[in-house]
Amino acid sequence: MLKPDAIWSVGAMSGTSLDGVDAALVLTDGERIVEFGRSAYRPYTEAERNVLRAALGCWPGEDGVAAAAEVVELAHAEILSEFPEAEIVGFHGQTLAHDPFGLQGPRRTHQAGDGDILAEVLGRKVVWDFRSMDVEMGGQGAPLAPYFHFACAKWAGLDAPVVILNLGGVGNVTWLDPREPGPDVPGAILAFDTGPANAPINDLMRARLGRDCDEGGALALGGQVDEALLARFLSHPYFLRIPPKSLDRNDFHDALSGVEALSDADAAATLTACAAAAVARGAEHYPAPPAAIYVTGGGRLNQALMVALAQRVNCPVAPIEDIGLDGDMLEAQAFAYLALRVARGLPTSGPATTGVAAQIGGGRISAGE
Ligand SMILES: Nc1ncnc2c1ncn2[C@@H]1O[C@H](COP(=O)(O)OP(=O)(O)OP(=O)(O)O)[C@@H](O)[C@H]1O
Ligand SMILES: CC(=O)N[C@H]1[C@@H]2OC[C@@H](O2)[C@@H](O)[C@@H]1O[C@H](C)C(=O)O
Repeated sequence: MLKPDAIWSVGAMSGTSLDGVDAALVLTDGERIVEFGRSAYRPYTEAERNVLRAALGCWPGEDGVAAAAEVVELAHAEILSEFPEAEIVGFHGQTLAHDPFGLQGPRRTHQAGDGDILAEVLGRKVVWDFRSMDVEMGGQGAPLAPYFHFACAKWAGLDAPVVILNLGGVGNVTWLDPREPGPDVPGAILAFDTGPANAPINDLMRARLGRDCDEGGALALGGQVDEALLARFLSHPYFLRIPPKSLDRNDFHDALSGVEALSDADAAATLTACAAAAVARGAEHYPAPPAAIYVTGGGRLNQALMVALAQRVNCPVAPIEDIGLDGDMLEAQAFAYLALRVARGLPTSGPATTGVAAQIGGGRISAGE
């Protein structure tokens, strides 16, 4: 039996890895996940990827941003038109720049892609620009998946505190206690970005070997970790910051300098160790030890990263498929869920997830006719 007020929502995510757009359906009333639906992936072409890469770090109005927005809108229009059954669309867009601490100027975040255009093309309600209001209200604007992670833990019937770890371009964790009735209860949830994850590994692979990623972690598995570089990386002040806290894709670029001097395999092993060690460092902030860490995002397919992680934490580490969830589509599903929350006036973030002053439902709504 369907809950009468549950509807199909489709979410789309274009992540920091710049590989493509994921889209996925969720049947939800904005609180409970009733059912997960089908999903699709639309990779960016190499030419599109180059347009996006050229605009990384740019703010609205700067050179290259309009072209990047066009790429994002076109790819999303294509993939989202494959989901006519969805009553509402959650459109994250592509993060080009994110400066929630105001290190380069005003505190702000920038996701390319105009929801008004998409709503018109699709003829459906589109919820978008999920992060700006949170930043305006004093929050980090990220991570935003945690309220969805809480609903996933309920859906999976978990009954002990766990961590959901996303290993995308950047890493982020949600510590949550599913025994609490909702994510808004103090002590139910804590979230933050852990550090760089796949982005530096991908950048290395592209520069050295012309490949997109270290498939399976094969290169890193054959290398030696440069312990001095790892120790210097871990002395970055970000790790001492009390969460909530979030990162831009290239924030650790300088902290990883020195990798250029290493062999391909040693460089891959060292960057992989850095990503794992950053996650392990984050454990000092958890309110209580988790029963397990469930890993989502492409990094769960990197064996070197999974092994390095398991060696550094005190609990089992498993792919999120172990609790019945889809690690390739979790972020797209998150924005399907969050879209309906915004449309129904429910919060999408709060003090324990982004540090925003009070719970808010961030996101603009464009009504396509
Ligand atoms: N088989 C694999 N072996 C090794 N690494 C992989 C594999 N598959 C995916 N990855 C890594 O995962 C990345 C994609 O992960 P994902 O799609 O979760 O990132 P994203 O959503 O773009 O990033 P973010 O979550 O930071 O926004 C790839 O760029 C690659 O680095
Ligand atoms: C600003 C931004 O786009 N942040 C992303 C990025 O990718 C992973 C990590 O950094 C996370 O904070 C966030 O994405 C996920 C979907 C989130 O908001 O939960």
